[in-house]
Amino acid sequence: MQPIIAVNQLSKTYASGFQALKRIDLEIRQGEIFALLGPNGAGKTTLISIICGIVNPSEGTVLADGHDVVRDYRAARAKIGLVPQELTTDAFETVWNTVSFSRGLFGRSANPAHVEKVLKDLSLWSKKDSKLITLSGGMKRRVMIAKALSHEPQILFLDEPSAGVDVELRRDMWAMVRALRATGVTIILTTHYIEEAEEMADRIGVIHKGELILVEDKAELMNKLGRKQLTLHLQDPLETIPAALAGYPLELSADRQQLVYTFDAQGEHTGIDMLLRRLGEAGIDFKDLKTSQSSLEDIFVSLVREHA
Ligand SMILES: Nc1ncnc2c1ncn2[C@@H]1O[C@H](COP(=O)(O)OP(=O)(O)OP(=O)(O)O)[C@@H](O)[C@H]1O
Repeated sequence: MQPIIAVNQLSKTYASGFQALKRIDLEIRQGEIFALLGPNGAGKTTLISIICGIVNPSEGTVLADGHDVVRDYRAARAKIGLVPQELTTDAFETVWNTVSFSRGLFGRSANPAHVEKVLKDLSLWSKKDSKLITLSGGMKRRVMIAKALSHEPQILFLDEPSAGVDVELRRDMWAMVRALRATGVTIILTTHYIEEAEEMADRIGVIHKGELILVEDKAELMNKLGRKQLTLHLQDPLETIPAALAGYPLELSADRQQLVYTFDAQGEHTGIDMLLRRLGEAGIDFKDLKTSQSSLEDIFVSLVREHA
């Protein structure tokens, strides 16, 4: 199947001479939730601004549903809804007019039933006649999402959707994202919040200093790079790790009550059986044990460190 977005050898150098993107290649599949992760200044907003036709690329091309975002701007843009980081709305307009007008900007004929559905889905219906200036920050944010959905886009970009958002809005937003995906809409979000990518995304791209250093299925990424830990709660505290266990990747917790053993989640031999035998030989008893898997956060931190 043709990718819904195809980014080919995309570079961006700003007028200041700063190179924000370096030869990015990326294909987004229709109907997936793709999370673009990266530290501050990595180039996330630049990349999505180019795809949305707001910033011009220096080199390379982007196709959105087959339309070149520069040469065929209108057709490409009509496919895309963008929820930007910053609120850009006319403060004195009503919610209803803002969202309806936005639909018209994309050349779509009026469709009050669609606007009504969007406003209801975002719990904005009771505010439809309110002027934006009278709304809370969270409500304004909901309006931004409603605007982005007004023209029934096939691709939805959410730039840092959780920044400054309360729990309720975040929950509504993710429910909405899942419902949209179920109708075939492709969703691309940028985030610093790794838990968000971990919870929501099908695939993850990591961008660092303008380079896309990794694109991977979330589950595969966590499997491949994930490490597991076995934590043993000791019967009696240990002063130090005995010499007989020196060769093992073991750490003693600060309270000396726990031994933590780190092993490769994909490895054929975890080494746990041998470790437990050695512990027995050394006379170390434990009362409980548990295993845990490293989070996406651990993986991300080590990836970015590798490319520092
Ligand atoms: N108009 C501009 N002129 C010059 N440099 C810019 C411009 N816009 C962005 N940059 C620089 O490009 C780099 C990438 O910025 P960008 O906003 O794409 O990063 P980001 O990953 O979205 O960061 P954040 O997470 O902080 O939003 C930054 O170093 C930024 O200072």
